[in-house]
Amino acid sequence: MSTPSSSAEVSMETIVALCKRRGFIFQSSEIYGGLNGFFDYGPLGVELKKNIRDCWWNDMVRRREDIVGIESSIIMHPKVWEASGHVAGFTDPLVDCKVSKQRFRADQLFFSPVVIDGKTAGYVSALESENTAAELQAAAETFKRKKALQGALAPVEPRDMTEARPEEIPQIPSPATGEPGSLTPPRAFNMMFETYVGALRDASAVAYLRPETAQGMFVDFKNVVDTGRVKLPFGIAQTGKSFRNEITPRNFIFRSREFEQMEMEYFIHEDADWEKCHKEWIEWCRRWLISIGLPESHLSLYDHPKAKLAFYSRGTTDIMYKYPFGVQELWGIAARGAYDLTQHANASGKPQEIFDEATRKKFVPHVIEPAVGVDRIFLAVLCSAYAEEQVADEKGKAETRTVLRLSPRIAPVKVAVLPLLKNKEHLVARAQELYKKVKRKYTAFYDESGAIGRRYRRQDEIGTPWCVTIDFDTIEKDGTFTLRDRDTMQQKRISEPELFAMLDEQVW
Ligand SMILES: Nc1ncnc2c1ncn2[C@@H]1O[C@H](COP(=O)(O)OP(=O)(O)OP(=O)(O)O)[C@@H](O)[C@H]1O
Repeated sequence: MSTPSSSAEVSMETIVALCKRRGFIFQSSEIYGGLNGFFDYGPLGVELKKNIRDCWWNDMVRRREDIVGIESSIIMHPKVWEASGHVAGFTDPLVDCKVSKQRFRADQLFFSPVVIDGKTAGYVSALESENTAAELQAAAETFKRKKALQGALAPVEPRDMTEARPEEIPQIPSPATGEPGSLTPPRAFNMMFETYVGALRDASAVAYLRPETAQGMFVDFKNVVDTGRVKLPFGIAQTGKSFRNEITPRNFIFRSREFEQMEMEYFIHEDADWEKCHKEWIEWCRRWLISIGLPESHLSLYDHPKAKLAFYSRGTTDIMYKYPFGVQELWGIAARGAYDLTQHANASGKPQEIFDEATRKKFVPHVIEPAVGVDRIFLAVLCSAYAEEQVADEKGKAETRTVLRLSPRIAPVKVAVLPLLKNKEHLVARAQELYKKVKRKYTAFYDESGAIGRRYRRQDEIGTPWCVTIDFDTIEKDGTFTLRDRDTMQQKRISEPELFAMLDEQVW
């Protein structure tokens, strides 16, 4: 009776419209025209986001013996960012289009020569997407047709702009205008936001909004070791805002300039089997994403090629998610050796070592770092949960229902409590009583307006897993209510203790 649409079919327009309509996400400063790369989370969005963060914190920190949490400051000593390499190297390659004044990231701007009968007839370009090669091929064919060129077109081999030779740059068309000649060579653009601390506005007062939360864990490493009774292997975790002046914020909250991270540094012995530990963390992260409802079929792994890794990095694997705009990085799991602690030890002059009782030696631990963005999980969760189904209404008439199949673990509202009729005092009183009781522990919503079917639909659209209806049988018979399941739309009678037992089991 229902035909769910798969998440791959959901467009970003649909998700953005739902977010605005139901109060998940708004544009930041919307009444002033918005600010590119910044977003506000509305009443439902803030609950969903908090639930994602809380699930991560509970599973990553509270339910484990070997991981502790911290909350470091957003603005840290500028030397932190010098030692970490961010001041010198936290850059993206920036390309300007002098005509349109648009800016692009060179590593996301692909180009290819159009080769006809072995000769270069011109160039085509495309912005990063899953189908770059296909897009360039189509552009090459259009180019040939427009210029009425004869001959066989050689297959395109996309390269990104960071690989362009200087003589090729003037020939690459700008994606903004379609014409060559306006793109500048790529230059390094530092993504950190600068500010000033204190009343002076000179170089000595410059500070940065953190571009990642990870450095907080490294800088506090010794404090935690000296006070926390931790023993290797152990982790330090934190969640919090990070800021990056992204050149091209896009794809809604996927790439924004202010976002939230959940990061954990897992410290291991210098002689430990880091590859095994790295693999275990990749699997832990993958399993965790599935536990909050992401479909396994949409997750994949990408191992960064050795040649592209930073010199200190031993290996990085990204968990990729199939978003409507392509397969993109969701969670990066990096094996960083002893690099970060060593950098801070050298820059601060304070050793960042641990004493090994077995060998009676001091050493700098190595680290495995799973780093993920809450907003990227939020978007993946919405895209995978969204479905439109053809169903029959109460009178048997076909209608479309929009449903968010969110896991009960993260759904913003767990239960909606509905009196069957709003003008029956005893129904309303019992519904209010139950609502207040549920609300002590779980997010609940009380709704008495409109036909019961309409009320169910409103809850379906925001992902509420269960609706409880108080009807005449509740009052006149055994006190049970109707429990309606969001996904199956099946209804059954349930008692109050059974309701709470079910919630305890499913919301963890
Ligand atoms: N601009 C952003 N907006 C939202 N989330 C982000 C952004 N940049 C990074 N993240 C999240 O933080 C995680 C860890 O950050 P990391 O520095 O490894 O990202 P990254 O490799 O620079 O990401 P990308 O290559 O997509 O820019 C990412 O996997 C992602 O989930």
